[in-house]
Amino acid sequence: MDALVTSIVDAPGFREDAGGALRPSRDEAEAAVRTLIRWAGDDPGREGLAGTPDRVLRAYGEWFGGYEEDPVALLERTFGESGGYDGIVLLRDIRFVSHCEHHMAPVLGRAHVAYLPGARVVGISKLTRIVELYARRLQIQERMTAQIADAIETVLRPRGVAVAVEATHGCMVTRGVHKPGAVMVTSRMLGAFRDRPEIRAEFLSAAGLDRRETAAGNLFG
Ligand SMILES: Nc1nc2c(ncn2[C@@H]2O[C@H](COP(=O)(O)OP(=O)(O)OP(=O)(O)O)[C@@H](O)[C@H]2O)c(=O)[nH]1
Ligand SMILES: [Zn+2]
Repeated sequence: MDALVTSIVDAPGFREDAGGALRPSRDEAEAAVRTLIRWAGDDPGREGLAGTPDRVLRAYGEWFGGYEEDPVALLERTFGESGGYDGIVLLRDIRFVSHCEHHMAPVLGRAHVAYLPGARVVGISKLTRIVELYARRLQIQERMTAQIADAIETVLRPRGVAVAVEATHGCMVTRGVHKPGAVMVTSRMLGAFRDRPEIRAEFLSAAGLDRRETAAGNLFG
């Protein structure tokens, strides 16, 4: 494994690197949920809340399952030959749910992921899996965008990678500044998408990012 690949595998966010702390037991985690219920002002012993710590932990398993997955293993299963195809491969409108690392509030969005194949192409579902892998962690949108692009660049070695993410942050809708219409847009362009304006323009057009009516809009409604 070369240094670049190692840096992705070891990137902060993997469970074993999370401050070096041992993962708490299930009992400890359930007790923490009961503490938060008491902090909210309710009684964790009442009937309706009795099963809640268990449910919350199962929900966390879904929301934060991305720490367990290995982006390199996921993307390494390529088809090999691109069959002479040398255009942009774009998968747009990949819906995701993430959580902001500041408030642990949901972030709902869409990712558009493109690459310009080199020798190898990847099964198209793997582009959705790589989005999920990084979304299902505590994130900021900027880092998630960069991680998706960097993982594809490092493993596939394509001629270019473009990732754009549009998302609505629950922490800005349901609390704080209360701004339901605000959509955060981030992108990372590598290789041909960074160096060649016409390739970048083709990506933005194919992803619908140059037309407001096809842009994601506010996913919290
Ligand atoms: N850049 C960036 N900021 C984010 C993201 N998700 C949430 N935030 C912001 O993180 C910031 C945290 O700010 P703090 O001042 O520490 O926390 P706060 O007092 O709860 O902030 P308010 O949300 O302004 O009430 C807020 O401005 C959020 O809007 C993200 O993905 N990227
Ligand atoms: Zn937040």
